[in-house]
Amino acid sequence: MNDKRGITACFRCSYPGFELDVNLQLPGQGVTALFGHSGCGKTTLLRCMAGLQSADGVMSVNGDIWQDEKTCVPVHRRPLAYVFQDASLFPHLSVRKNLLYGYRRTPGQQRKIHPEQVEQWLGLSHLMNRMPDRLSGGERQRVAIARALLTSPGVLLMDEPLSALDQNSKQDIMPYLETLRDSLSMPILYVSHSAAEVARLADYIVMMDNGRVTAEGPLQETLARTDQPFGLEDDAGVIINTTIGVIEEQWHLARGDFDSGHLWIRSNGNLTKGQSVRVQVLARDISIALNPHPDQSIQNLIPARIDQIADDISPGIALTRLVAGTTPFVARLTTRSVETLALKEGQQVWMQVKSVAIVD
Ligand SMILES: Nc1ncnc2c1ncn2[C@@H]1O[C@H](COP(=O)(O)OP(=O)(O)OP(=O)(O)O)[C@@H](O)[C@H]1O
Repeated sequence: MNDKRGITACFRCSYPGFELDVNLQLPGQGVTALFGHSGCGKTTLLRCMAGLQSADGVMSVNGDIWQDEKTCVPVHRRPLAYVFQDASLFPHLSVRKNLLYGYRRTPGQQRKIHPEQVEQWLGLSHLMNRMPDRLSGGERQRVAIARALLTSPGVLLMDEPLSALDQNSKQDIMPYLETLRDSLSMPILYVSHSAAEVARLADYIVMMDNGRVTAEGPLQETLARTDQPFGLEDDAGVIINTTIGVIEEQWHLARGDFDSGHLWIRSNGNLTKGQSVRVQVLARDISIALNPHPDQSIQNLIPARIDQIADDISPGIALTRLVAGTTPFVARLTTRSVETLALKEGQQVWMQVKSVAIVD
């Protein structure tokens, strides 16, 4: 044990036709999303971290070494909790007894998370006496997460925890996951191939392709990179953490302030001043003007500097990174617009943001 914060995950392993080769230094808290298309190796990486898949490499979590040249802590001795796609609750035990199962097996001095806390974080109070077969899929998954947390792990590994749920259940469970993100001090590694889930939950993102890491970094920075093929996908865009500074009720608008500017957001009376709101601005919803035209309908007009124009990703499309103050955005422009407006890196322009979506 040393006092180094953060997670080191460095692994090489292979199956016929597939090789995983990653070397990651990840944050020691918050949600890190492992993101990529099906088959890129996300689950294999998570299983290597847990020790469920044997691989050469190094794994340490906040100074606690689980694997290196000399050490390989067996799976059952690693202080981790693993939540799978399908909640596997004990069918003959009530929710309460399911929850207490792991808690009672954790020595008293190691218990950092207690039943009342998880009950509250995951909204389980009214379900405590139910049997698992009387729970919805989303409720079952919340109980599975709560049960995992009650072993007071040093890290929570979640492998596509929402993928077995329908769209409504996914929406219902999200606020609980956000509460966990904001309440837990342990790191959460979250495997997903859903851009929407990642946008909503992650603080840090690791993008994978064919067993390799193609990009990693804080969510905002990484989504604004222009060298990623995902930048051309329809839901490509940046995530910005804002705080509501002004509400204009008569217009149903709220002003979300961020480090270096603000964005007007549609509000149905559900936003309050001081509230933190995570918003998404899609690359396809940004256009560029050389001057701040007052005679147009777009509410969000933000001064920005063109940081990078990547015009070779797709024919006719110039993925353009812009920076407003210190906040990066990415816009999908046509190469014709770039030429017509004579846009250049370093140039000051105005970003017209057509739409801002709340993701919280
Ligand atoms: N036990 C195994 N034996 C052989 N090949 C395997 C095994 N497990 C996974 N693979 C292969 O390794 C590759 C990576 O699989 P993995 O499950 O890690 O991907 P993934 O990104 O998690 O995919 P998904 O999002 O579909 O779950 C795939 O090509 C898969 O077929």
